[in-house]
Amino acid sequence: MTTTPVRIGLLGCGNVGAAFVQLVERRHDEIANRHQIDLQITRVAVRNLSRERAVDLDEAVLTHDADAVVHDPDIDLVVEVIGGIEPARHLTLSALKAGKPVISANKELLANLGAEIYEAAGDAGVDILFEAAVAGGIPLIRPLRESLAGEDIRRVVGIVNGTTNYVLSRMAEEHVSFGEALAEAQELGYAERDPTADVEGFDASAKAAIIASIAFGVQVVAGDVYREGIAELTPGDLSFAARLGYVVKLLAIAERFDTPDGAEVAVRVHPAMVPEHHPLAAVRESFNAVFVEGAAVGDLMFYGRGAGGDPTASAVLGDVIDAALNLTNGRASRLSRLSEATIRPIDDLRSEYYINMDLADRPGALATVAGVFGDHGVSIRAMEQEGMGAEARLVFITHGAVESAVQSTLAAVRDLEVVDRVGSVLRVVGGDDS
Ligand SMILES: NC(=O)C1=CN([C@@H]2O[C@H](COP(=O)(O)OP(=O)(O)OC[C@H]3O[C@@H](n4cnc5c(N)ncnc54)[C@H](OP(=O)(O)O)[C@@H]3O)[C@@H](O)[C@H]2O)C=CC1
Ligand SMILES: N[C@@H](CC=O)C(=O)O
Repeated sequence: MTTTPVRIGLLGCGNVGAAFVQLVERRHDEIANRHQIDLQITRVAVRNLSRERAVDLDEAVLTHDADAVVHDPDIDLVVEVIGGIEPARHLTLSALKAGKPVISANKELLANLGAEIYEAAGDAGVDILFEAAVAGGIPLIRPLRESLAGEDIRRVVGIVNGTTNYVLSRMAEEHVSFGEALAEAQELGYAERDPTADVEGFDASAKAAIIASIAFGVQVVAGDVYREGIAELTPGDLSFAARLGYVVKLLAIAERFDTPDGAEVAVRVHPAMVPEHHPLAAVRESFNAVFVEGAAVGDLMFYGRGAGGDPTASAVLGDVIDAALNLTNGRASRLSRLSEATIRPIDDLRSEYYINMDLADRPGALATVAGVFGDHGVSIRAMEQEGMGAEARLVFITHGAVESAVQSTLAAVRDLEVVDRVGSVLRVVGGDDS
């Protein structure tokens, strides 16, 4: 059997990089047999040469000079699993300009500077592939780019961050504290180097921007995404949601609307109450799931492990094989042209809302609050009172309402003397009216 050697320069050997090295070792012969390529991890760049690693690497392979790896004439293809903007940006651009395909798991880079990176790849006529950047091991980018290239995609809704899904599952199911659950997620290799990116929704926003760009063929950057994280959620919110028949999930939602002036795109990431019978409610721990709604294809669901070394390495390896085959055949897959997007702001979007508040123990308090909702055109679908007297806590679930109307309602309610405190406000997704 004749195989073509493909020499890989690996940038980063942490959770994903080390799992990738192990996976290539395990799958090498089978890949050679099936695809006639001989994958060789020739050089590996890391920050700290003396750090203990999950894989044994020859001293001659390991270096702290990532630029030298990219510019090494003996490297055919570059895998970037360092993360962050710099030095990942200049390393990626240098590799592409040198005519080397780049496989990236770096959603932060692609969601902020994707246009520059895609243009550099197009100019050089080489691949930039990034299946691992969104939803870990789940094949999502390639189906959106290729299988659904002709589809009119209307909406994508999903759980795209494994860390926060893990934390929310552990808090809701095992009553583990937020801090403990996050520490576990870090230990398991799910979290970003700075886990604030997960907890505050930045990681999910980056992924949502990439999804929206590919699904709708428009340029959406991380800053276009409305974002709320899970740090403000309390164990009480989760247990109260459960009592009402909901599960709290951090969702990424990308929607496309046709208007007389052209298409508008809305992309948001926020915690949401999902009815417990909805398939997203059953997505637990580090698993992710993404629903794609297309005009012709109808509904599709993608489900699998969204974080962790092995699943992510699997996505990286798939891209490596694709790029290696393209390289040996003198081809590259091109990203479709991305047009400018008109972003619809969160203020104009409709949702159902869950709102909890503490009322003063006064006659007519409830009627006063309900009157304010009515005055702002926000109608109440369900209302429950928990506790009595000074302990009374009121929970409202609204019918679908526009965000700006709900925010004005809340501002007016907060000013009422009969309201001691407005607590959590969560959007309800997957109900009859959303
Ligand atoms: N973990 C996951 O589940 C997933 C991660 N990703 C993405 O994959 C990428 C990597 O994630 P992960 O493996 O978890 O991160 P880690 O922090 O575990 O690994 C990062 C690696 O990059 C190396 N590195 C950092 N800076 C430099 C530098 N300047 N030059 C050379 N090497 C450098 C580090 O070196 P050293 O080891 O010496 O510190 C480390 O080996 C990120 O973009 C992340 O968002 C995507 C999907 C899932
Ligand atoms: N930190 C990320 C890793 C995968 O992208 C997550 O938790 O989803």
